[in-house]
Amino acid sequence: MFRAERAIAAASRIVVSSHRATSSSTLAPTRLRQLTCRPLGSALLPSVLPGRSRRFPARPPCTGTGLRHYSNLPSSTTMTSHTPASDAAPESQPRAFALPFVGAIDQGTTSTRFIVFDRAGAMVASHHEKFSSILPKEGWVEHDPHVLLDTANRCIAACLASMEALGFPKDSIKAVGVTNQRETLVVWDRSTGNPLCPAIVWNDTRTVGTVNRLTAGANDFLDTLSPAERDTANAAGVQATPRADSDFSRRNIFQRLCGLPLATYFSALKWRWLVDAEAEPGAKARPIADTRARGDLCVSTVDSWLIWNMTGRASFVTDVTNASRTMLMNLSTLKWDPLLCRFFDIDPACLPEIRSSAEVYGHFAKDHPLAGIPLSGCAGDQQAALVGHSCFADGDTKSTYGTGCFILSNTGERPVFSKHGLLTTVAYQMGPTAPPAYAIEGSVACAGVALDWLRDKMGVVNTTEEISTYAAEVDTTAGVHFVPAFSGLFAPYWRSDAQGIITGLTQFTDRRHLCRAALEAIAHQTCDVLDAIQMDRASAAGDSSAQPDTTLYVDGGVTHSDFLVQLQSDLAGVAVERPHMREVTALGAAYLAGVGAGLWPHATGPDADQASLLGSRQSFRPNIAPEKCQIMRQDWKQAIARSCGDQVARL
Ligand SMILES: Nc1ncnc2c1ncn2[C@@H]1O[C@H](COP(=O)(O)OP(=O)(O)O)[C@@H](O)[C@H]1O
Ligand SMILES: O=P(O)(O)OC[C@H](O)CO
Repeated sequence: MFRAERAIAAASRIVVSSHRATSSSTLAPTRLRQLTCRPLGSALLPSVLPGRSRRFPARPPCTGTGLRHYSNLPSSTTMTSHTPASDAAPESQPRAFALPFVGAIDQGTTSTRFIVFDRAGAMVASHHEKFSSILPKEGWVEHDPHVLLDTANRCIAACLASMEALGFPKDSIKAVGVTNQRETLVVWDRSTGNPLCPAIVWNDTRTVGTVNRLTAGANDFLDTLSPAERDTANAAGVQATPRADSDFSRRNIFQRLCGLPLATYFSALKWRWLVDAEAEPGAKARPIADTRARGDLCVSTVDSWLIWNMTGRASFVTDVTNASRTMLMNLSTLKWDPLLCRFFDIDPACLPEIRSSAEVYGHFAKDHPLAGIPLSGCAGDQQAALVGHSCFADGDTKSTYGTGCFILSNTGERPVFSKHGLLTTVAYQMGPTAPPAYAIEGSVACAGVALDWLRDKMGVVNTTEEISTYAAEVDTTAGVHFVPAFSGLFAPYWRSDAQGIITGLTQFTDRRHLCRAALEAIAHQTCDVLDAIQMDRASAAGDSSAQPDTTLYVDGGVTHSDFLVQLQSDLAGVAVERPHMREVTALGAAYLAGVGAGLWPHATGPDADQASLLGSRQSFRPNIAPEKCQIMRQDWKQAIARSCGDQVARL
């Protein structure tokens, strides 16, 4: 059944009052339509919390425009106050918010957000701040860990100011969740609290040499294992790979342990690069080795860095979803894996404790504006988006289009190991005793970043919005193909040697063709991953004729482009559903925080529909001749082959 139909079926069980689900009337069909056209997430929490609904008594009536009170904020050129209602269709009556509120810190690759949601999933206040990546050398991408923390704290302060202006005290927030750019490595000294180097960002490719060296040495490493260790490794499915195997197969040597191939993308490779760089004979200082020797070394991802600081350095934790992106966590035990830690030369004592995605990790420190409030939800941003879309059933698939593009498909309580270039990852774990849910993922390194490049580096357009406008002015790219392999190609190709290319240029080409080619590249890359998902699902089911999923749930900055979303539906041949409320990642983190703090239970099975976080969605259906689509897909694969320097036949 399409999700929209399920939502309507579910909505008939939802209790509502005005725009919020607070009274106990069951919706008649006409009201159902009203409900599904509402601007913000609505079907979320009241339905799983019957009887706990309560309106905040001292709150002044507030309308959409009533939320635009950000005048007390400190000025900053990079801060942007987001008006929740600006994403929304006009409202016909004053908005009421349902307590309790839950906050979500969304620390992404290009910006940080803090959003406060009410219990029904409506945005109460929101603030975001953009920041710049540091690009010191070709292929290097860094962030200042202090900037990640400071932007989060400033966004929190700004939201609290907005809430106060609306008459909501900060303690109407009962829990806060953290979601973050994944894989990005942060290394710091627990005694000083200072980072020992810039954060190495997920799309940094400095580790190409490290990947090649470790791949070449992996079999030799396995030879060093004791017989008992070798038995354990073999039982887990790790075996020496024949030299004649393909490069990718040899890089996938630890797939059965951690679900990931050796690639520049993952945190452990970044860690190993740092260790090796310090061990170079010419290295002037060895802060990491020195801090490690003192027992003060903390090595982790952005979630840990934020939580550690916000809890007053009390909690050094990460969650299973973030840990599953490091290459150090065992997917079955959900613990740091001794073999992987040895392979990457990391002492597990430097790593955080791995916890579920929904539990209390600690409380905001006394001197923090949110002092005393629990931090009780955590997930990598792509997993949080999966939760935000309520992709709780096996087969539910979402794609988030931001800097990169990340397609995750829920596989239930069973990890599926891809034969087609996808990653296996933990999707979420809804509490310390809950079973983990797994997903297969196709990560595409370059999506929105290609549009930003056209705007900022090439000057082809002044705004990313213009890209869609120009693209829509032509019916085809006139033979132009743009493969934005700025960090090599990730899923499903995993070719670090792939190069960014634009092919098919003629005197006829103008920027409209280039803009269209950039958007087509994003949609094609997503289709490449969807094809891989389909092949993996078919082989897992032992049925090559298994039908593809019929709906793709999408979000992220690039989905502001209707053109892109329609193109995605056309090329993938599936319905694409885009929520009106775009902050799906933050909503997922807020949901986890509520579950972790015991504000509401995680609803599964038939109740999952009632827990749907997002009320209204816009549906895009395929509208292209299949033959045309097939030709476009073939042409794209040729472009990929050129980018990799391969023959088309190899694909
Ligand atoms: N109207 C638009 N059309 C196409 N792309 C857009 C539009 N608005 C924003 N984007 C792109 O969305 C990306 C940012 O999305 P976001 O989800 O905030 O990314 P991230 O989480 O990676 O920081 C940028 O690359 C930006 O160019
Ligand atoms: O911050 P985003 O949205 O670019 O997401 C980055 C991913 O988590 C990288 O794996």
